[in-house]
Amino acid sequence: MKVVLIGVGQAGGKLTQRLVEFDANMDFNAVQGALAINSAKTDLQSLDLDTVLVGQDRVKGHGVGGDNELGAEVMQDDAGEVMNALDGRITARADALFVVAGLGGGTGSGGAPVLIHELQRIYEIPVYALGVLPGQGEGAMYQANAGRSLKTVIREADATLLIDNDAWHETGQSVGEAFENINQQIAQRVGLLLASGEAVEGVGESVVDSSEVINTLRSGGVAALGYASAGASEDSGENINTVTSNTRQAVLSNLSMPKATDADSALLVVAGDADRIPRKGVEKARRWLEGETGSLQVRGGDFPLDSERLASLVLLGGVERSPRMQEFMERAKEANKQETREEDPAEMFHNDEIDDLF
Ligand SMILES: Nc1nc2c(ncn2[C@@H]2O[C@H](COP(=O)(O)OP(=O)(O)OP(=O)(O)O)[C@@H](O)[C@H]2O)c(=O)[nH]1
Repeated sequence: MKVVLIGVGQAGGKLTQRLVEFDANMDFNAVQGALAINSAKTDLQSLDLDTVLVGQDRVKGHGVGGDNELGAEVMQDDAGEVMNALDGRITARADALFVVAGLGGGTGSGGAPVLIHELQRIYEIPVYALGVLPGQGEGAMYQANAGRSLKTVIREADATLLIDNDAWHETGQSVGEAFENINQQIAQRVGLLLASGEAVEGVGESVVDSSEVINTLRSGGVAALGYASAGASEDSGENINTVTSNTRQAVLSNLSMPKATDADSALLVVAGDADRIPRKGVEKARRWLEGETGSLQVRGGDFPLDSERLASLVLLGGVERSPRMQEFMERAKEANKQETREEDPAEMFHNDEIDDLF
């Protein structure tokens, strides 16, 4: 799938950079263009991407400090400039656009939904969001921001691929190390998904086509991505269990939204040396996926790659009813209440449960 990536905010910019690097290192050529947008000048300077600074007249290049309403406003005010910067980058060869952002901050959280809305008005190709949810340990402001942003992003985007910052958190890591690790994992998984159907050596009937990705995301709402790989034998007949166990692991313990397995649609991509991919294993894994997700729309295909390992990449569409999503929305609602209280201390003086003195 040929895509153009637009990173908004700090996390959005860093992730976009990682995705561009992964695509280039693997020689996939799925990423046709990239742009990073931010209201903080220093965040943009550390990126090796073309950039647009928004909100300069309001925040003087210093960022919006976690205020996602301001993030939305500065994106709206400078939408013309952003669209001009994108003009010519989004060519007829692009199959889809991805707006990448951390949903818990200010610029990405507020700016991404506005940008998606603007892109939808102009471009006919699907506009997807790649959004990062704050981990449980992040403060109430992040949860509340992400809740509001997510609600709007889901409404505006054709589908929203979500990454939970707690998904691949290893104990003992600093926040910076953890982010770097998560970004690397996202780049590999999403990079492989985007490249599915691209850069393929030898096209066969079983090879996955990029339209399968678009069809899997057609159910809209929230999508999640899982991945697992293992060493494989040269004899495909010996790799049946490798494919089924990779697929199980990708969904059960390596999903970008842990436990979000109740899905409307699914796509299983088996990547590796075409001669090592066992047809029987792929069929078995697909059947397992149907049972696990409860979806009758389970697509599948191979991604031939020069590798001694086999990997299962699983894209699940329409997972918003999953307990994990409900858990997050509860957390965001709670944080929203807390935020309202924190924002306006005068509110407690309007409490009917406390009587006035006279
Ligand atoms: N996975 C990942 N998450 C990140 C990274 N940097 C920040 N985040 C998350 O993104 C959210 C904060 O968003 P940022 O992108 O830093 O903020 P911003 O959009 O630049 O907004 P302002 O700084 O308020 O202008 C938090 O929930 C962080 O946990 C990163 O490199 N990787």
